[in-house]
Formats: sequence, C-alpha cells, structure tokens
Amino acid sequence: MSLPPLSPSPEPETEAGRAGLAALLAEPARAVLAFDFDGTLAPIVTDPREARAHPEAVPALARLAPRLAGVAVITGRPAADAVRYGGFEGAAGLEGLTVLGAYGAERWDAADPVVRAPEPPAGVAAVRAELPAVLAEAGAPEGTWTEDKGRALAVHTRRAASPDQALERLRAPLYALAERHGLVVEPGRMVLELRPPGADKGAALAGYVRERSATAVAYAGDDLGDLSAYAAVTALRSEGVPGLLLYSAPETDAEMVPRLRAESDLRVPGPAGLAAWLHALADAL
Ligand SMILES: O=P(O)(O)OC[C@H]1O[C@H](O[C@H]2O[C@H](CO)[C@@H](O)[C@H](O)[C@H]2O)[C@H](O)[C@@H](O)[C@@H]1O
Repeated sequence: MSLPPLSPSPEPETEAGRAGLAALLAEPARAVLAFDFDGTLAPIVTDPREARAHPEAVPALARLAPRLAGVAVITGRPAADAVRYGGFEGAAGLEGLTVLGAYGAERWDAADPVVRAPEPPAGVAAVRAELPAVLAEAGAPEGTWTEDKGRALAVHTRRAASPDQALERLRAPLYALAERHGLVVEPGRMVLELRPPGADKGAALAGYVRERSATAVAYAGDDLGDLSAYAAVTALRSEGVPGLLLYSAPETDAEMVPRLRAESDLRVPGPAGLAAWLHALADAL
C-alpha cells in the first residue's frame, strides 16, 4: 500500500514559499487559497467568451475547499462571467466559494449567489460612447475586439495579425481616453482595459484573508493584474501570515510576465499544471 505524499510536488523554490506551504499543511482549516481566473484556472483562448475552467480545476478545488478557511477567485472578469465560465454555481464542494470580480469591485458568494457591486462611475458610459471613434482614428487593426464588461471596456488584440504591434498602436490613445473620463488602464495579456480606479486584487485578497481570519494564504496568478495580489501576500508575510505565491506560467516566453516569474515561489505549467498541483495538495492534506 502506498502512503499519500506529505507535500505536493513540485515544492516551492523559496524559503518564504516553503514556510507558506508548511503553514497551510499544518493548519489547513485556517488557510485561504485564492486564484486568478484566465490563464490560471482557465486556459487562454483566442476568444474571451470561449474561456472555460480547466476540466480538473473545479474537481481539485472541490476536494480542497471543505478543508480550508476559504477559497476565492479574484478576477478582472465580471463576477457573473467568471461564475458562468468557471462552472462554479452549484458545484458540490464549492458551497463556500467566493468570486471577487472586476478586480474586487464585485462580489458573488456560492452561499448567496447574487452579484453585489456599486454602480459604475459615469466615465464608463462616456468611454463606451467614444471608444469606437478612438479605435477607428488610431487605425485599430483587423481583429481588434472590444469586450464590454459592464463596468469596464477591454480592448483585445489577440486576434490581430500582430497582437503586440496592435497593442502598441492603441496604447497612447487608450490611455488618453481613460484619463479624459477618470478611468485607469489595466494592461494584460494582449489586452488594454479601461476601468474605474479604486479596486485592485491586492486589496481584495487582503480583505478576504482578514474576513476569514486566515493564518496562511496561497495565491496563484499569471498576469500583470496579479502583481498587487502578490504584493498583498508579501505584506501579509511581514505581518506574520505565511504565504505561498504560485505562477501559472504561459506556454510561450512571449507571454511570460518576468516580475511574476521572479517574485513567485513556485511555477506550474499553466492551468493544467495548477490543477495537477492542487490535486497533489489535496492528497497531502
Ligand atoms: O484577472 P483574470 O481572471 O486573469 O482576467 C484577466 C482578463 O482575462 C481575459 O482576457 C485574457 O483571457 C482571454 C481568454 O483566454 C484571452 O483571449 C485574452 O487575450 C487575455 O487577456 C478577459 O477577457 C478580460 O476581461 C480579463 O480582464
């Protein structure tokens, strides 16, 4: 008979990460796990509307969640989209799941499944009205696509012939448009999103950790928007809450985020690798 492993493999590369994992394994009922959605729980696809959680993501989370102080998805997506694309509503084992959407401006709890969010500021409607003309004026290449997220507008270039060049062409006009209407630009993987200021994943994660009175935290992400959550884990560590930072690495170096890579404690190969690691964590628990 083989014994279950004491620790999931691969193990964290850093001492801080090993301390975070050790704290999680020692007292899982006081630990929080939090995840970005696209690129972390869901593989990257060319059409954002086609994104779905990796088939092993929900099963792995469902094994872990009942043992933990909390599991949260913290995403730039509207909370409702993440819930739908993730297949989270009604999933057995995820009755305590929280989804913090729009970088923490929206909240959905599986135990009370409605989206709670303040009204978006007027600047969002103004940007929505002006954006088509701004894109036309800037010569947005074919394949440029705008995702209307309700409280934000995301301009995607993944489907353009040269996505990086397209992004560069649009950068200055989109920053100027956002500034004119009191919005900020959130850059990401082949996307520039114009959104209201005032929310970020770091504040959302820190608030969730406090709410759950957690004494250990792990966070997994893949994109620039996750840097604030990484910073929140670093700050929590300095307050005596051990933490583990996972990086869901993209398939190509071109989409690698060097700072996330450098600041992470543990790298896994994309959503499939993360789901496998989470199953190994569940085995170890
Ligand atoms: O915070 P996240 O959960 O990572 O969401 C960030 C953005 O993800 C989506 O865009 C990204 O994924 C798409 C689907 O795989 C991909 O086509 C696109 O190139 C990526 O940037 C989403 O569409 C955005 O609204 C999110 O803000």
